[in-house]
Amino acid sequence: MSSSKIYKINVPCTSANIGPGFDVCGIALSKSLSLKVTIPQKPTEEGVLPKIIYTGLDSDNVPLSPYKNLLTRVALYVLRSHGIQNFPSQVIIEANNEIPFGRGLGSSGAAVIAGVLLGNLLGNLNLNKSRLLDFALMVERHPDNVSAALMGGFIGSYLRELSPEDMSAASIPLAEVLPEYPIDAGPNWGKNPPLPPKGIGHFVRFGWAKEIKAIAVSPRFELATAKARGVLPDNYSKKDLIFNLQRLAVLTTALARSPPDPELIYDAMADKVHQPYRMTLIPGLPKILTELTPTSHPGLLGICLSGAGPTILALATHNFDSIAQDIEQIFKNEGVEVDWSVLDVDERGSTVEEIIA
Ligand SMILES: Nc1ncnc2c1ncn2[C@@H]1O[C@H](COP(=O)(O)OP(=O)(O)O)[C@@H](O)[C@H]1O
Ligand SMILES: N[C@@H](CCOP(=O)(O)O)C(=O)O
Repeated sequence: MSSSKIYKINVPCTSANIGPGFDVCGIALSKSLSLKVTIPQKPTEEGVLPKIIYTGLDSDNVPLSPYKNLLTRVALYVLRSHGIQNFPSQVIIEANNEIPFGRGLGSSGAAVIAGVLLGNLLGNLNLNKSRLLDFALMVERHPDNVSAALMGGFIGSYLRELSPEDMSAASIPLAEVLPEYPIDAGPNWGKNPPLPPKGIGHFVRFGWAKEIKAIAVSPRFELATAKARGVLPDNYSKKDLIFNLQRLAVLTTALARSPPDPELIYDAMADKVHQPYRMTLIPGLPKILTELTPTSHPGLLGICLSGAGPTILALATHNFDSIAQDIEQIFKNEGVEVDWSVLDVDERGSTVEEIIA
């Protein structure tokens, strides 16, 4: 093969919600999905689909056909909505994954962002971050994980109220954004999806006190985000809404203050919008949310479900191991094995770099 350009795409994992910020807040953390993408400058053969190679966590469970794999289907959505029918020929995508699937650490959000960045790269589209987010939101549809994965740091985000035309462009079913391509789909298969409306998602980066680290305790079972969203009610009481809004307003500033105030943060991380309804899906969650406090565990600032779960996120300034081990013990008493790690906030967000050989 003639000369190739090689790129590295790196996307961090994310913990969404942070207690009261359901579908609003997310933090990018120091585990990532990375792709090495080799693009031949003059392919020796036309129409050869990308070769996908996976290493790392959960790599045995990933489809390697570019028409079935989430990363490449998202990339193809970005390409096709720009009128580019298919992938360039003979591309090689080597993915290395550190983000466990279905544990509430934003693996699908990271895959979607990686896919959007891949489409942008393969199509030479030069989309800016706001436009990249529009494409990601057409797939993921809640902004907390994807905004934080793209931008890095501690992020708050909302979806704009769309005009009727934008609403109809944004309301196309996911099955049309990411169709089930037949394995032998040729370049002219199906109808190209429309471009998403502009500026669907808006975000702001909050401050983050440098001494705060995130302990992620992940049970060894998967909980699909779709299932954990399915148990949530459609309506909430005024009391519960006010409970969350009051805490969210305080939390976003309290986590930026150095030194952080555990008494203020602990209660500000309580939630009445998603965690109470997800208790039945995660054995041990009620105990974990009540038994570990800044008094019982000095260094602990607050504790919540990470994303849709089942991972528990504990924010702390010290005593990381003993906090993690006590959460592990509560899970063990419920017959659940876990893996845990102490993570830093990833301030860089997603990156795309050319690797010069
Ligand atoms: N790197 C990846 N490559 C391909 N598919 C992925 C990747 N990461 C996640 N997925 C898909 O997303 C699913 C998990 O999504 P989800 O239920 O939203 O959980 P999470 O909380 O990890 O985001 C996986 O089962 C897999 O189908
Ligand atoms: N706000 C969403 C976040 C889902 O995050 P994930 O990491 O579990 O995919 C929700 O709570 O449903």
